[in-house]
Amino acid sequence: MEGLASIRAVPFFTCRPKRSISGTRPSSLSLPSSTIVRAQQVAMASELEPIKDELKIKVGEVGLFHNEVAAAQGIKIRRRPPTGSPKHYVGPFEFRLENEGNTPRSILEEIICHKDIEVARWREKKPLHSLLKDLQKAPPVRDFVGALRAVNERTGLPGLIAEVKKASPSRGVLREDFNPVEIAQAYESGGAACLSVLADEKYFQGSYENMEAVRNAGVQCPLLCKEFIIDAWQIYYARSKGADAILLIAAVLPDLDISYMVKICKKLKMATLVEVHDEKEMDRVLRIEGVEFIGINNRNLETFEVDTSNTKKLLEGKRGEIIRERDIIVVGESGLFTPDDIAFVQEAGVKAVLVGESIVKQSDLKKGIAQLFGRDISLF
Ligand SMILES: O=P(O)(O)OC[C@@H](O)[C@@H](O)c1c[nH]c2ccccc12
Repeated sequence: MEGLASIRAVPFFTCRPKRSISGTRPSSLSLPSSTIVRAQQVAMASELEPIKDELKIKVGEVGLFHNEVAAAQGIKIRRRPPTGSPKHYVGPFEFRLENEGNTPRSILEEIICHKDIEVARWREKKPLHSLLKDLQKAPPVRDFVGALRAVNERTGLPGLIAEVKKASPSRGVLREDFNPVEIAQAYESGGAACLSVLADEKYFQGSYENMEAVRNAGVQCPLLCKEFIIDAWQIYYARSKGADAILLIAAVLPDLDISYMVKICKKLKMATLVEVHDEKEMDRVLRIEGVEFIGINNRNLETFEVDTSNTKKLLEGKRGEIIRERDIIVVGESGLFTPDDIAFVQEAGVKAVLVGESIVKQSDLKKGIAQLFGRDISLF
């Protein structure tokens, strides 16, 4: 886990590259004015040093505060593990308790901590104002949820969101000869209603560029940017690369973040798939205004355990009623391999399914889709 090592070695608030203000000290009285200005900058820079340090600490505190807000909502994933636990003193000895401090407690937490550092670097490279300019050049948004609804109504089957996924932390490499555009085209001709393209590089070997390439190749299916979104910057970036929908993971994001990001997506006319894994997350998400599209992940992202009956469990009783009343489209996600699995989640109430492994592993992708549904869905 090399990501972990880099997180430990570099506390998050020192990760941002320091901007150095260069200059020469004045050596004589007849100095050109530019040199004087530079000298003043040097003096100011050294005066500002303590303020900069203080700011960095403040940024750190905000990160820790985020953890507290999240914890109050039952979110276990910390975005920035504390950089060190308080020392315990017993007699003359001092020690730290095991697994306190900055050790991620699960793979999901490790991914999120790494993402936090990654996003801070991206934001430095491309500040929001310059990213917003790129949006004007982005291709038009397509109706992701509408495409799923249309297929579901036309065929009576759940609409397929086929995932362009090279690897995952739980399964390793799923497909060696990985050409995202060819895979996307095959999925489209195999009857997929929409596509999901992994954008995370470190853990899933995906990229935003893969998604952009799929979009530029003329694939008509609307695209979900499959990324661990923790900052609005990523939403704008996804849109600039041609995404029509994004994923928000309730296990990672506090309610206020979800509600804020859903609003941003509405403004951008994008769909927001809000992913839940247990009853508590489902109840939280159902209380957030504007949520119209929910994914139930059968995989626990902390332990990797997969259980398709999770979809059924979360759609039973009152929760199912609310979902039907509000006409929320639910997606059954992960671990779907056979026509029986599809029938099972459909029976539970989903109108769409998100499938990666079982189809991306097949040498003939079109056949893979037909096998998953037990029939050729491209003929509908
Ligand atoms: O490959 P599978 O088991 O068919 O799963 C696809 C998709 O559900 C899974 O990739 C996924 C669902 N939610 C996520 C969040 C992050 C990364 C990946 C995921």
